[in-house]
Amino acid sequence: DVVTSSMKIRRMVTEEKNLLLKLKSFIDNQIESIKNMSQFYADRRLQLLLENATTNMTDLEHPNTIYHVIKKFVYQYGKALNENYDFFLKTIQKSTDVYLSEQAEINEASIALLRLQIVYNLSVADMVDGDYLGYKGPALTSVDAVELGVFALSARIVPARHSLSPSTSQSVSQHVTVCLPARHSLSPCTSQSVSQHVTVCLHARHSLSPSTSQSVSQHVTVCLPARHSLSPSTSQSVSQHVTVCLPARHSLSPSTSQSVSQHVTVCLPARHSLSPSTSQSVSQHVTVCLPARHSLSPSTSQSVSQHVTVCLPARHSLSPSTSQSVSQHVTVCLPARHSLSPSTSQSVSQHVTVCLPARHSLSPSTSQSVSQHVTVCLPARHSLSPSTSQSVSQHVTVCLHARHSLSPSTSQSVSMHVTVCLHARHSLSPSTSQSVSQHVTVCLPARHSLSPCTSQSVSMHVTVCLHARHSLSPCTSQSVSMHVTVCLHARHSLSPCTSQSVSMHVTVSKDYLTSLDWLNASITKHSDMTYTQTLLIELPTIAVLKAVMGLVYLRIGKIDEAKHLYNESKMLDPKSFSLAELEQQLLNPPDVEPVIERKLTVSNYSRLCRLRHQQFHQPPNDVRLVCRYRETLLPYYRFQEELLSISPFVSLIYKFTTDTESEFFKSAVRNKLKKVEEPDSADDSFITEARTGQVAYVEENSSETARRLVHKIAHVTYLETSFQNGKKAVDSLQVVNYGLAGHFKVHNDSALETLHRMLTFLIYLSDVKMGGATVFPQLGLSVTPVKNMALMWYNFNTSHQYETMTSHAACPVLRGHKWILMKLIKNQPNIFRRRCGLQPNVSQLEIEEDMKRRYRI
Ligand SMILES: O=C(O)CCC(=O)C(=O)O
Ligand SMILES: [Fe+2]
Repeated sequence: DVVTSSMKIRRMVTEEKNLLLKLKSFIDNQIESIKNMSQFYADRRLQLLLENATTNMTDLEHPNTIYHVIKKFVYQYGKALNENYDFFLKTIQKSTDVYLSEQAEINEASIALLRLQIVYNLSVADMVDGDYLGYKGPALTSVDAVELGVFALSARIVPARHSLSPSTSQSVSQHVTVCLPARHSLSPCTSQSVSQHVTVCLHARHSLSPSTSQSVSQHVTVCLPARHSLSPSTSQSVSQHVTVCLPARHSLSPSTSQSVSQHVTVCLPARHSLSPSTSQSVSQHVTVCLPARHSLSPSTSQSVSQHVTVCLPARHSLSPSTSQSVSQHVTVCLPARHSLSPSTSQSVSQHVTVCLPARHSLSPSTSQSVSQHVTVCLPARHSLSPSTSQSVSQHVTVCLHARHSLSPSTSQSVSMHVTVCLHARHSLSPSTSQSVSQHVTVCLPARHSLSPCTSQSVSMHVTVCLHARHSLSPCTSQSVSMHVTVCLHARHSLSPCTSQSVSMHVTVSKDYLTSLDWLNASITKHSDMTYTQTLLIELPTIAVLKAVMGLVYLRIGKIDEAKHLYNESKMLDPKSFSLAELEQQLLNPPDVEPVIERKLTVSNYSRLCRLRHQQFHQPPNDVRLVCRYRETLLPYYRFQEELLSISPFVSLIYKFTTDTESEFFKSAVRNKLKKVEEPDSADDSFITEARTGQVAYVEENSSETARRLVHKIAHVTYLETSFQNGKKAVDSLQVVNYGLAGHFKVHNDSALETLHRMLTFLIYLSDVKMGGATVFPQLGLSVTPVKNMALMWYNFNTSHQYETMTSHAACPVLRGHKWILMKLIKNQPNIFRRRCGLQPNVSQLEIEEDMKRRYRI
């Protein structure tokens, strides 16, 4: 027995020794592999590694796979990764055709997945199952879902917000793009966040009743220009804005149209010594806007036209033809008036006599005609009661002074006026009146330098006021009020902290609903976890998940749900950390934040990104949209061109480059690519979200291929492509590489008029396996990248005005990667080469022949 036992023990020891030896050699092997990463990857160990981590791994292009790879490396091979980072990136890139950005860590990978979810409108369930629009890949685990849920809670992702109609988008973006930056030289990032904000805000307007639209548009027309001594160019853009915006709205009632247009005609030019051409476009606007009017009585016509004829030209040396069209307009416009009461006439005329001359040192005769004008016009519009008239006159007297520095008593009388006046016009409830008056008291002084608390009360006012008048939803009210806060600040060079709160509001909308979706998915998946997966990360218990969901519910004001989850969580594990936090927050609930109902509102941008092939969101109905040959100076060069939009001009040219040329540009920059820095907010620590990709520049004179390409672009655009500033050519060729979820959100290439990029010429250097379209939300246009194809569009119209309709975006890459090459062609050497037409809005097609001819000379 002893012998047998000792034999048994010996055998076991030997076995154990063998096992230990095996284990040692395995460990040695691993150490060797990690020491020599090239060996490690060369024998496809990476693939094995991945296959162990997930099931049903098809390839490394699937977003879920990449997410797993990154997690794996960050959690398990962090050290090895640090030492061999470059090699890791190159291997992934080479063997899988997938490019990961250098900072590709879990946060970025999470942002990438959430961005894909948002833009492509994917459901959490589909993503967890690995189904990306029919493209199947590995499933996500419960842990992945928790991570994404928690990440969504603090996501810095711009959600696809609302679906504005094209005309609304146009006026919104025109207004914001042109007006705000123009006024105060906002930094690009501020402009961007403001414009984002406004896009959200005005959406609210879109479903407004006609009367609301009226008052909003009236506000914009009247208020914005009035505030500061605008520079001539700003005035011009404001008036342009008005020309475009107002007609785009709803059918304004005649009286609203009248007052708005009257204001614009008389006020704007008067205040700022507009250039003749601006005056002309203002008057044109009015001529176009106010068609459906009645006939004036002869005496009204006469005095009105006298006024305009005398008044405007006197002040601004309008050209005779402008004077004529303005006076014609007024002759037509102001027919349906009533007779003024004597007292109204008097107070109105008093005002004008005093105010206007004071501002602009009018000549006596001008003053007289202005006062005549006002005598006729103003009272007629509102059949004011005597007391209202009085306050109106008071108001005006005071108001104009007020623009510069109001004394407290002035503010008070102004606010009295507004209280009475608005009340009279809109039968406001007492509380609304009160807030209106509060508003004015605050608002006017505010124009110069608002303290934070003033901003706050202004925004409060607007919230209350608009809400009261038009039963706005809470979240609309909130965005409107935020808008005001932002706008007013924006005019005065935002402080970093304001910028930050603006951008937080706009871009850091914490995505509570998405977060709840992911947390729910995690609970559903929880039981599927394998033992190895639970080893990778400490798995939160269901008790913790429920407590976290409770915290999210509290943030969106759903206290009952939060309590319910608290009870459930407590039953499962009364000691969890998140539970204690939830308990505390239930006693002292946090501020409720707005919920973005993404599923109900898919933006045009999102819709266009989801289109599988190059196409229009709405079918085009312009018969001029054809395929044609585009000829160049060189007889043997003839390109197939497809016109996508006539005004603004957008077209495609197939096979613009050869495969060899495209490959040349990619390899020319491979070691020079740098992550683009286009921060979303003033806080530099934020990860850039506006544009994610890598960029490098190729000098035109650096190679024969580059020189030839730039020449070819000149020949098909009939434009000068090499703008020399001194000896240096401005704007070299730009090569951009986008990896998974790489994108560029909606923007204009001449985001500021000062950038002067007349035309964008973009060449696709690669196909994209899935996603990555270039889309024009306002034109309803989606272009699927095709290798060697060029896409071009103008950023200025044929009147050399800044074109906002060609705002565009690069949709996130869903699979594979995307390479483009861009040449931005400047206005400066082309301002005379691209002639303007005889009509203000001639199309590019109409001036094209002339451009071609001139280029040959
Ligand atoms: O990548 C694209 O499709 C568009 C890029 C773009 O608009 C830009 O870089 O300005
Ligand atoms: Fe662009």
